[in-house]
Amino acid sequence: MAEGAADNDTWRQEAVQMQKDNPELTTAQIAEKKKGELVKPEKGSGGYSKEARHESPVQSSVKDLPYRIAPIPGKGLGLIATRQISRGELIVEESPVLMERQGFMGFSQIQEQFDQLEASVQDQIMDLHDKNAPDGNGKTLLGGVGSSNGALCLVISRANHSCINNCYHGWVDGRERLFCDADIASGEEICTNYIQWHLTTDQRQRELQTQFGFACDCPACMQAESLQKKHDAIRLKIGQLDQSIPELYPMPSKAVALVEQVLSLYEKLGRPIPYVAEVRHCYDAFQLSLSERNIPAAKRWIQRAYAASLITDGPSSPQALRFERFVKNPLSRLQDGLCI
Ligand SMILES: C[S@@+](CC[C@H](N)C(=O)[O-])C[C@H]1O[C@@H](n2cnc3c(N)ncnc32)[C@H](O)[C@@H]1O
Repeated sequence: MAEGAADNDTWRQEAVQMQKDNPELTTAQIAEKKKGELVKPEKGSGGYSKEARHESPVQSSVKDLPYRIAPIPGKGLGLIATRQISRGELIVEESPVLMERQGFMGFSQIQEQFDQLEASVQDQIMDLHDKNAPDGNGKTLLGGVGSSNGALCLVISRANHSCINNCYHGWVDGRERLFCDADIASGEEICTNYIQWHLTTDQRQRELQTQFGFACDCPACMQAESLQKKHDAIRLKIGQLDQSIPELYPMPSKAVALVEQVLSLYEKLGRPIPYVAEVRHCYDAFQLSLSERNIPAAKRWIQRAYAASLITDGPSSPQALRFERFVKNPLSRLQDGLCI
């Protein structure tokens, strides 16, 4: 083995050990700690390099990160807020390290992409939770990735689930965004939602156990039985109304009334309306109002959908830009051909 490669290997083993001993540290923090110890990698050796560390797909500047990765009792690792995070803030946006290409990501394709990654990134992928190996023994690449579909982001993959989530995630233009959906206090866990909103406690427990292999003990699942029943009924009602809205498209005013009802029901669950729900429902109401030529109402709805889309998708996203056009001129939606 060439001398440089051996040095790299030692550095790599030390870095991996440091990550194991300090699971709360991000890769970038480890790189920071080991600054100065880095050696140049052999070309194609897949070893660590200072440059590669700082070009890691994980956000590299640790100072201002609003989260840190840390062990969470009973959940493996998770994301903890390093400061107060306000509703609407973008927590992290990242590119996937592995992703589906041309609609099919078979195992051999994942392995091929994996083999081309920096060793540090490979380590982070293999460090991810594998639901088939909960104690960490016998992990496989596919188990860490979770499925042979979709894409894998290193930070957002660490977000655990809560049925009363304070953040949410989504794909925009090949990158994944994690945004704050309800104010998060410093030190609080940042949790997203893996499943549908419209399920009762029992249904959610079954789904999380079957799909993800854990029993959820989030505040929504642990609340007193009377409140749980009340909230289960609200969630079911949200689901029913959601389904009924399209059935009422021929009667736009009635459909808009249902949109208003759904939005107010979300607030009865003790948290603000999820931004994604706001985008979808307000855009529906915009189109319904437009179909009745109720322009003042259409303007109000599209302004609301636009404001929420700035959070879910970001200001330069195709969706936000399209909504911005409708805010300026609601009737331009008719020129596109209104179809509800
Ligand atoms: C996408 S990973 C989240 C990060 C993971 N905790 C880790 O250490 O890499 C999903 C896995 O995390 C665990 N998990 C997520 N939310 C949880 C929760 N609320 N309670 C217990 N385990 C949870 C489950 O094992 C689940 O299959």
